[in-house]
Amino acid sequence: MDSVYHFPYSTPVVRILQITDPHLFALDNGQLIGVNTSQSFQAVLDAIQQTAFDYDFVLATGDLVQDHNREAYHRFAKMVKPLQKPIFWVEGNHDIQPQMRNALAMYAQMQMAKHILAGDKWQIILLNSQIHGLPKGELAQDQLAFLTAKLTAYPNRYSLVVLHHNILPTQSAWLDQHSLANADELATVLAPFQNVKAILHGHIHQEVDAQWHGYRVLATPSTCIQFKPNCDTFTLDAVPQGWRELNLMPDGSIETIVKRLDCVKFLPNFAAQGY
Ligand SMILES: Nc1ncnc2c1ncn2[C@@H]1O[C@@H]2COP(=O)(O)O[C@H]2[C@H]1O
Ligand SMILES: [Fe+2]
Repeated sequence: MDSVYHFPYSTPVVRILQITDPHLFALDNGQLIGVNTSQSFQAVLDAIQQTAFDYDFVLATGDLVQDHNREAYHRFAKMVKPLQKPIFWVEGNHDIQPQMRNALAMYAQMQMAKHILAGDKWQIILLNSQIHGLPKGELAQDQLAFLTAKLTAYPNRYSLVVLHHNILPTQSAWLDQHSLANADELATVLAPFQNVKAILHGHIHQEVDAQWHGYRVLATPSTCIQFKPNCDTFTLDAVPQGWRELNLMPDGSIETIVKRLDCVKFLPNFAAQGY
């Protein structure tokens, strides 16, 4: 299992930037339903750099690429370089190993650790919810064991759990079939612990801030196409691409906001039935 990343300073507030589901292609002109995902991702990165938010590190919550091509991971790593902060990542259903790990490992900025000790008060646990070849997710026994081990080892730290797949339904039947299949098992694993504050994910290409078994569940817009909530058949949304800022506070609370591009420059082909 990958090693722990221990931030070498004591910070009262842990500041995190989340980017998710960029769905990049190896080729410059790669498009997902009419959106050039490289261009929309670049617009998001440019907008992030124009904000005043000074984050400590970045969480990239999966589906970094769309075309299963290792060159697309190189594209990702090169594009995020100007952020100049450590980038942690989890696998999405579209990601592919070992190409992902091997490509990202070539960049010092890209972190392989799946456990972050941040400041004195928080830990962040990153889980792989991918089932090879399927859109839906599952936390395998080794991932649940890893989660249990970290929660047990650091009972005095507040915990943020990070994965790609959604726990709660989006009320869109087409998308909800691709949720985390063993959310009940996750709830059972978390139940004995008092220190879990939130679960952060991507995958559903929409913003969520909800409660599940007493945990805050946060989801974040994609940097490319957006899915419209509460639609039983595949439906795209016209809202702009976005990202999330999080402040993990010393009292265990989380202050967070989703930000979006201030333009609707990257509109998908609304006639598409899926991908
Ligand atoms: N029309 C559709 N019906 C059901 N699933 C779809 C459809 N189009 C795409 N998908 C899958 O749904 C997934 C949702 O987000 P992903 O980007 O992970 O990848 C998507 C596809 O694997
Ligand atoms: Fe996904």
